[in-house]
Amino acid sequence: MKPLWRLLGLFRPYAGWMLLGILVSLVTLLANVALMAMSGWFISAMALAGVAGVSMNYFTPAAVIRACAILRTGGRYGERLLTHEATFRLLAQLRGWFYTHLEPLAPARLQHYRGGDLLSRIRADIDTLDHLYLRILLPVAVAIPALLVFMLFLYQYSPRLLLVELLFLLLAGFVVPWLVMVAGRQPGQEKVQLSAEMRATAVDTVQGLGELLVYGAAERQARELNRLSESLVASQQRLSHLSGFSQGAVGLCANLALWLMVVILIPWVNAGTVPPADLAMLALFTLASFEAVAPLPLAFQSLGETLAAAGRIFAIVDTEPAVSDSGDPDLTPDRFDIDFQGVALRYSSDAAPVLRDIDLRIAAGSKVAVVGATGSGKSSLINLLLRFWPVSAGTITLGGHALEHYSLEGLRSQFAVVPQQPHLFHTTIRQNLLLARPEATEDELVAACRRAQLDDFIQQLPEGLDTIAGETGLKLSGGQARRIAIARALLKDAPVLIMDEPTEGIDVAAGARLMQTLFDTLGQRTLLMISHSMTGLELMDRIIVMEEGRIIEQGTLSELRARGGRFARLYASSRTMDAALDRERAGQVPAETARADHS
Ligand SMILES: Nc1ncnc2c1ncn2[C@@H]1O[C@H](COP(=O)(O)OP(=O)(O)OP(=O)(O)O)[C@@H](O)[C@H]1O
Repeated sequence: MKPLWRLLGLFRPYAGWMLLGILVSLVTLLANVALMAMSGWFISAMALAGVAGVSMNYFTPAAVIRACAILRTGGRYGERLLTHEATFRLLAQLRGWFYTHLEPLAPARLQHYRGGDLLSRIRADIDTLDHLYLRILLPVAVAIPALLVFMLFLYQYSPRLLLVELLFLLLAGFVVPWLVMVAGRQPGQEKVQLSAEMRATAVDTVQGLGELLVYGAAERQARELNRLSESLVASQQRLSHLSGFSQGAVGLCANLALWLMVVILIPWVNAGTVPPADLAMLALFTLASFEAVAPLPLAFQSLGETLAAAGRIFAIVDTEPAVSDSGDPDLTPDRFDIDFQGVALRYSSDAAPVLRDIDLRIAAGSKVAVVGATGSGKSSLINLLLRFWPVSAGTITLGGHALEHYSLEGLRSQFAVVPQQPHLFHTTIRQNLLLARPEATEDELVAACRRAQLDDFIQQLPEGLDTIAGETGLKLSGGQARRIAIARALLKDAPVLIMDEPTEGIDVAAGARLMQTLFDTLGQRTLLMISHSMTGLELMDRIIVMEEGRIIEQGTLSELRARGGRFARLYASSRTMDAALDRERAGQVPAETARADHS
């Protein structure tokens, strides 16, 4: 129940709208019950007056009936308007609130979640939370005062009538909902879990469709989706059965109450203690009064689902970000030298360190490459520099200040990054570029594309920069997508440019040309380049060689080659491979031969 109280706390800013919605719903309900009761009384009284041949004032009851009908119609409209206004405002606030908690968790704390699962939490779980007001709070808050009014009214006639009505209203409004809640808790939670799992698997399936088809695993994946879908349908069926049972039970209670009332009232009418027209009035009143409790079984049934969704949302919201954002937002570096001192990194406390004893100084304006085998820890250096992860030991400074002294936004604004797997959004190439600097002019866009050697490609496109890149850049080749990411980073014009494998997916000759153009235009900006390939290393001021999380060598290209160490061997073999691949591309040697030569 704790999530329930926390949710109510979030609803507080909309308490006014919500209370107004409850008030109008209550008035509408009372108007409807009064309308039914008055109509019963009026029709019977008119019929009896006709039979007895006496005249009666029908203006006043007709006016009251009309007033109740107008109140009911207007009330229903107002009720929908107010309750939905409250819900939509609430949903909008909940999404924003959830996003502000989600954002600082990226990427360190979110890497264990599947993309589809997060999507589910943002969309479906938040939507489910609106049930709390519309399906749960509202009906309960309306039912309680309505029952009090009904009891007061019946008390005028007889405590016995009151007891009968109360008994059946409590049965329909509390016992049936309680049973439904107990029986619905498990399928409700299962429904939330399975829907999330189903969405995550569906997203995975669509994204990996190519691989699934190539490896003949599409059918297996389809079976998995079917299995999830069947389990989901089974839990939905159980919930539907419960909902059917509860509706039937409420109807039964209403009819039993009506029947008992009539059984009690007939002798009283015969004895003349109750006027005959009141019999019809009380009968219709009894039936109509069950409208107050009819939504309660669904309310209680939704509680399990709502609490499960709230639990999933709070699980994210309560996660501590991996790095704190407690730095000074006004602190900006006046120089851009970067210093790693005794830095170590473990991705989790029980994992082995992936970086150890890193002492590295990158002078402002220098061009530094980090090379090393796969998994040697190159990209992890960037994760630390951007404060995606906290250091496990040591310190990193920028311009003489520890990174933690900057606000995250202030720190990250000093870097332009081409990540290892750049993400392109499903929008135009222009919008993908403008992400880095929304106010960039057309000339600046064109210049950035030229520097990333993207201009020829863009000119060939009928729609130029306004071509849609496709989801995650799917309509582009790997090399084109990477060049867009490079152009985007160049557009940002930050003092430090970080490029993780900038020439990946680009052939050796074009990669060398790209690196040369980049160098010619970088000016005083610092460049930190991570690379497997040896392309462009001759342009660098310093090369850092990493192995198993440590820096094992550093120097200029000629120094390292002359030293004859690990780098020199790597460099020699890579040059042979590059030459073979270039011959392969030029069609001089079959691909297999080129690779066999190399191995
Ligand atoms: N987010 C992460 N969570 C846990 N472990 C990670 C994470 N990222 C990297 N690692 C681990 O840290 C080690 C170093 O990875 P890193 O990506 O820094 O290497 P790299 O030298 O950049 O490799 P590559 O050249 O293949 O990109 C690897 O063993 C990797 O499995």
